[in-house]
Amino acid sequence: MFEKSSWIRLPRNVVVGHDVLDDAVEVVADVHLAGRPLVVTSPTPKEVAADGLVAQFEEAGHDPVVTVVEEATFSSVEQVLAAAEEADAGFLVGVGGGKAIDIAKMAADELGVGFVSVPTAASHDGIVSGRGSVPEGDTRHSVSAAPPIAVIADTGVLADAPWELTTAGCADIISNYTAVKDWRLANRLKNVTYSEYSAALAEMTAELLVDSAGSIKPGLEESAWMVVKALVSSGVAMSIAGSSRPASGAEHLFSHQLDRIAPGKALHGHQVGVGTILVEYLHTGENGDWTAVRDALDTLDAPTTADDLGITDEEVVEALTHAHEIRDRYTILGDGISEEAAIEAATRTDVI
Ligand SMILES: NC(=O)C1=CN([C@@H]2O[C@H](COP(=O)(O)OP(=O)(O)OC[C@H]3O[C@@H](n4cnc5c(N)ncnc54)[C@H](O)[C@@H]3O)[C@@H](O)[C@H]2O)C=CC1
Ligand SMILES: O=C(CO)COP(=O)(O)O
Ligand SMILES: [Zn+2]
Repeated sequence: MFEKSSWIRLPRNVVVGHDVLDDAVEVVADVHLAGRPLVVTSPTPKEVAADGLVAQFEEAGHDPVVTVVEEATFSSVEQVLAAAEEADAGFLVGVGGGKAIDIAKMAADELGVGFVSVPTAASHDGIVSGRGSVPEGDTRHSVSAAPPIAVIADTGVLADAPWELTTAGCADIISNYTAVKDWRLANRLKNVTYSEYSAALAEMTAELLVDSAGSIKPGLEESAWMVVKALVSSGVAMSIAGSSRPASGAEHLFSHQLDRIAPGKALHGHQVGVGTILVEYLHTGENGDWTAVRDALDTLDAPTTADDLGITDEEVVEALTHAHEIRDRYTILGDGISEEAAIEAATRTDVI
């Protein structure tokens, strides 16, 4: 008897383009969000976009409130929950990079209220995903949360953001190659639930981005457009899967471990990009596709070495040998690779 069932939760309005931030009140009305907006943001995105958004809501008589978060932690989520309760917020608006958006997304899910995602950087594919990513002690949780009901991605704001944030987003997309390889492996070896549609979408997204790599340049709204479209597509792949599997494999475990070993040194996307070179090598060997991954990252101006990331060779080796400990997610790393194997992979690929 056929007993399968699944829910695919997706955003309703994805509004991307020039000056679309000015349409925020209209977008919110269109998805029938009501009550006081609580704007969740971090210091720079507050100045770049949230202050203007608040003024817009005020003008429209929405009586908005703002809370500023610094880190993607469960205590930040608690801070937002308290602010929402105090303000009796009707819906949440996350304005910023991946951390502010993740916190707002998880808090809105907990409160059972609507959530609007306003990325100020094309730096990560959590913009529309139904996941939150939170470190806690030795581990890192991939938390299920409702995806945003609406996304407002202003290409002017994204193109004006520091260029390295955009190259980080590109690398986060390129990591789909190894994430999907790990997912297929886990399905074959561990019977992990797998969706060919989601995997195909994640891979195609990476492929399209790499094909346009030569035309992705700093300061161009067309480039911000291409990258944010890819980030949306990758987030949709996660929503179809009901997990971050299509966009997060061993290369992400490597990055999450680096966040513990060398905190604050490099952006999430840049770390996963270097992780993708290493993990592609582990999957396909010396003559495998890791050179294509490295060349794509290089074309996009994203880091390809430990030096580029500002970390030491030892930190790379430590992160790679301990990556499998981050969470119970089967990947090419299995139950861990030896220090010799990690040094070999990192040396052969010129990461160290
Ligand atoms: N939930 C999900 O599915 C996913 C979550 N993530 C999470 O997202 C985070 C990484 O996102 P990032 O955006 O790289 O980190 P982030 O949120 O820390 O932002 C990086 C920096 O860019 C600044 N920034 C943002 N917009 C700016 C602008 N317009 N101008 C100047 N500065 C600006 C921020 O203030 C911050 O200092 C990680 O915690 C990662 O785990 C990443 C991918 C997917
Ligand atoms: O960063 C992600 C996808 O790009 C997802 O993060 P997790 O590895 O925490 O699921
Ligand atoms: Zn990522």
